[in-house]
Amino acid sequence: MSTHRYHQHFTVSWDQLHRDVRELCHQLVERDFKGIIAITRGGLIPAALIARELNVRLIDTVCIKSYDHMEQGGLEVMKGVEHDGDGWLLVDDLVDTGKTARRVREMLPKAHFVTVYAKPEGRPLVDQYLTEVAQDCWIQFPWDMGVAYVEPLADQIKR
Ligand SMILES: O=P(O)(O)OC[C@H]1O[C@H](OP(=O)(O)OP(=O)(O)O)[C@H](O)[C@@H]1O
Ligand code: HPA
Ligand SMILES: [Mg+2]
Repeated sequence: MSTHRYHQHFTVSWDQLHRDVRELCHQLVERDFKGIIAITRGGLIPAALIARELNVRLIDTVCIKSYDHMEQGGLEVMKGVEHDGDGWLLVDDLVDTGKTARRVREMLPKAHFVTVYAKPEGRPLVDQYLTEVAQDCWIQFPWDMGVAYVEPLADQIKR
């Protein structure tokens, strides 16, 4: 699949991400989880923040790769877990086409699966998410960005 399915950008700052994850935690705090399983790599950061809020110290990973930047490739599972996810909280940063989520669901059918952001195609595959984003929108995460100089408007217009 190629980049032309994305026509908009939704830029998420560290601050915004932190606030969004904390808000998601309000919906999870009453539940008692055995531990958290992060889907690498994107799920690691929300998983760490959720672990802090819910006071969970047992954290495992499912290591999986499907995208090379905006290009979706074959799905490669590099590490799984040895149970069905019963009582565990499964975390990813987002669900897009749902390809990753579908595969992880097969591995961990009993886990409670949450993402911070969800696009319509993938949304039915997760139990909970915080914010819905359009299918043609690329979510730009803070770990993929840096602070850069921006030329003053007046100088841009002169060229
Ligand atoms: O719903 P899908 O279309 O499968 O896309 C969502 C997945 O894609 C991204 O991971 P990616 O494979 O880019 O790896 P990363 O987490 O290491 O960045 C994202 O973190 C999700 O895991
Ligand atoms: O919108 C996205 N943003 C970042 N990574 C992704 N992987 C799949 N979709 C996305
Ligand atoms: Mg990922």
